[in-house]
Amino acid sequence: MSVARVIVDVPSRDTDRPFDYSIPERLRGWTEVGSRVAVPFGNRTLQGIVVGLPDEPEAGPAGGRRLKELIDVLDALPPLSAELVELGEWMSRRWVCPLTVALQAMLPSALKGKAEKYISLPHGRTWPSELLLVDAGFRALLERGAPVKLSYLLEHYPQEADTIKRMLRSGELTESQKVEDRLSVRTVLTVFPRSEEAMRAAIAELGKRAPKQREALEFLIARPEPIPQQQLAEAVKTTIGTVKALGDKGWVDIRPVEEDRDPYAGRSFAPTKPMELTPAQRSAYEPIAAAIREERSEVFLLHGVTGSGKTEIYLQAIQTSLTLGKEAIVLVPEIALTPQMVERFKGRFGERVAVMHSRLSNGERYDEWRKIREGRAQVVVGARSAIFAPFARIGLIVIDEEHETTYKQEESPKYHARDVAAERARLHGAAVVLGSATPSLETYSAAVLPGDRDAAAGRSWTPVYVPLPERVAARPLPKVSLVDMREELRLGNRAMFSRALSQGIEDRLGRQEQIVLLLNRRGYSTFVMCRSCGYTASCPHCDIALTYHRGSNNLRCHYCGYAEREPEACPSCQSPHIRFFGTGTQKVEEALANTFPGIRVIRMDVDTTTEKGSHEKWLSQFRDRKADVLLGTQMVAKGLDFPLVTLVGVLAADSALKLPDFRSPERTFQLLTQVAGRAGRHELPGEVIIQTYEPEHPCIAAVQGHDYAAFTEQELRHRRVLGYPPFGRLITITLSHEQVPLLHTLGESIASKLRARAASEGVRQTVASGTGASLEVLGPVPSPIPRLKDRYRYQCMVKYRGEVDAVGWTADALRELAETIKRSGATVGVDVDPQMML
Ligand SMILES: Nc1ncnc2c1ncn2[C@@H]1O[C@H](COP(=O)(O)OP(=O)(O)OP(=O)(O)O)[C@@H](O)[C@H]1O
Ligand SMILES: [Zn+2]
Ligand SMILES: [Zn+2]
Repeated sequence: MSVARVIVDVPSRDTDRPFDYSIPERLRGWTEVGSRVAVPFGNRTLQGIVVGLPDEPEAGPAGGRRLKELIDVLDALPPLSAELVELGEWMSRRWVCPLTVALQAMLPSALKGKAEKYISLPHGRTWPSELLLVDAGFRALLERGAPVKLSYLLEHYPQEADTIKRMLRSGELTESQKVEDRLSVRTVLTVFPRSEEAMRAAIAELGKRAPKQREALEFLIARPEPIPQQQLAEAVKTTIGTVKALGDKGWVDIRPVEEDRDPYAGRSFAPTKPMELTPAQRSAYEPIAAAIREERSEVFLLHGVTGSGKTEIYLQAIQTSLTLGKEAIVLVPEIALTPQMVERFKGRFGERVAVMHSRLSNGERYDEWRKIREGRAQVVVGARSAIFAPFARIGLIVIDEEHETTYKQEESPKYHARDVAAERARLHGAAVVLGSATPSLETYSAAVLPGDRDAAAGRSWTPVYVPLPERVAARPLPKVSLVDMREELRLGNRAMFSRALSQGIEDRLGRQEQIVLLLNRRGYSTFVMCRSCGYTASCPHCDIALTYHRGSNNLRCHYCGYAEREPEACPSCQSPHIRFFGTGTQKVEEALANTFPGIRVIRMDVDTTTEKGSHEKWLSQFRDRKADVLLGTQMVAKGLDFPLVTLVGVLAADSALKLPDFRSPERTFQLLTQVAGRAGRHELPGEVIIQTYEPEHPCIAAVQGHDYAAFTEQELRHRRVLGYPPFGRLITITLSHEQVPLLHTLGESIASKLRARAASEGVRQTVASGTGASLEVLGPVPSPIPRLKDRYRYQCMVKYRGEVDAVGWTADALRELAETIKRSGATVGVDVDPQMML
């Protein structure tokens, strides 16, 4: 019997188990593990993914009964491989989410609907010889040039499944679909040559007339491949009219062919050659290359100060992988997916690079994804979800700026790309390189304290520590000075810029060098407050301060989109002294213009970069010296490499230090170190000026001394005592519902189930002190965001240490309470190893 085990695409806990279906004869050749299928479910038709092809259906309630049949297979090639299905199963255990949620996260969104698929010959390819093996009817269809509907193939050519799938995998055939997209697909009129005899006959018929037509035909005889009409005309130096004439006479076939949407089309990337590695780079590169060659799934922490040449090491390691016929995945933070970064990879590997980030349209994403699957790209550079790139032989995975929070997905599946990378690498025998100037404390402690049982708890990988302590060519790290803003005020300077920073800007303007200014806005406010009574405007649905938007002059909620007009008087005390507070980048821009007349400023923040391509526009203007200052939020801190930047200024360095998140100092240290690293990366020496209200804070002091080790040592000591990550680990369970009492009861049931489990397994219930396994449950308490979209939110926090399967226990507790939860109408979300405590 032919059975498909299917996970249906309903993201709930009670359908989170496989269901068995029988595979009808006609679909047998098309059904694989990873196939997307349509199945009957109750009285509905649902989509699902095949996760197994067992010999026999599972005995169980449905055991004796006849299985229902699969209705349809939705793609010619399964969009997921067996390896990705296995990875999804691991993710669903690791982050306590339904399997379908993990599997869907791996698919480009274009593949989520039920769009008709078409099979065709990719343009610009010769007729594959294997076509001769397939049924003549199918071949004739393809040769007529029209894409063939997959449903038609499924019905009429079930026996050709294997051949067609093999040709799709090797890129000899291509599978496509219409994608609802704001970018429409471009088509190109393409000339398809006929057989050589036919064209020779045409030449004979022409005789001495129309020499250009003859030349075009000869060109096609010499190079019998489809060619865009325009290109053919150019190749034989003639007009489109001449080429059209060939088509009109029926000597060649001319028809529109879909073109790949290429987000980087028309942009040329200057080719680069590998640089001679410095001795330090070489000793970092060697062990990585060895792991790739020996197919050892080893994880490396490449800890290199800013400008130490990490990227060049990535490039050469990728080359090593490609030389062995293997593929490479490079993850960079979303924010760093600027042309500068993409350029470095495209410049080295050209067409073999696919790029994936959230600013691509659905269609562009789908095209890049197909490029990978059909073997036309061997390197992908992308944001978090590029970790699921459908490669089959991965040799290397690079995660640049591995400490970045964007690698953690904040909605379900709440995975961390770093852990997924380690697991995927294990399945492929691939090396992983985690690169950073300021590694996360989790990765760092796992690398340098490998024997520490507490630090290693629950992590299946131990990174090899590879330091790069100096900049390339012994360029010095920039000098960092701190300015105490309280002192400035005491001396009567109320301006936004300290005297030192003003002087620094003045000097650079005089020397025609460039300046990067960072406004650390996290935790900084753009809210509206009444100066008379202290009233602040907050969202009536979410209990979150509303944010002021200058453009539209209104106040908006970032969570639910609620908007209201800016009030003219305080709603609470009627005072007119209600106003917009805090320093936004716009204010800094105004202050710059007032203080330094004629200064040219590029401002980069969420407001100026919403438009597609705006990032790139600003950065290339800055590079072309069309501005003196690049001013912005976090996005100016990462990955930029401009030779003329000799001054970096930081406004409000400590604004985020006090946020009630235990990682606040770590994040501040990382951000300031990153931005400081933008200065003096080339011949000109750099300087950094940090304005702060707390120069004595150890975090700020460590930035000044470029002292990662000192900062980390102290921070780790603190975390060890309190049982925070990396020594203890956390799970937050968030419940939401319209009614508080219900949340309270439900929260209590979850908490007491976990406490009872700990007691029955003899696990200590205080985490902060002592050694060995321990677990405690905090809460239920209102969440940091106590209400969202009119639903109240409560959370329980599980804190644990040592060898305790807290994740498994949490999953068990929720499974046992599934019925109660469902009846109550509450929603439950689990976040394993949460990154954002706010
Ligand atoms: N072996 C080398 N020889 C000469 N120049 C090099 C070499 N390796 C890197 N460089 C140059 O040194 C500069 C810094 O290198 P790179 O950008 O790779 O450093 P990085 O560690 O990735 O930086 P960051 O983490 O700060 O973004 C670049 O301009 C790069 O071209
Ligand atoms: Zn008031
Ligand atoms: Zn709201």
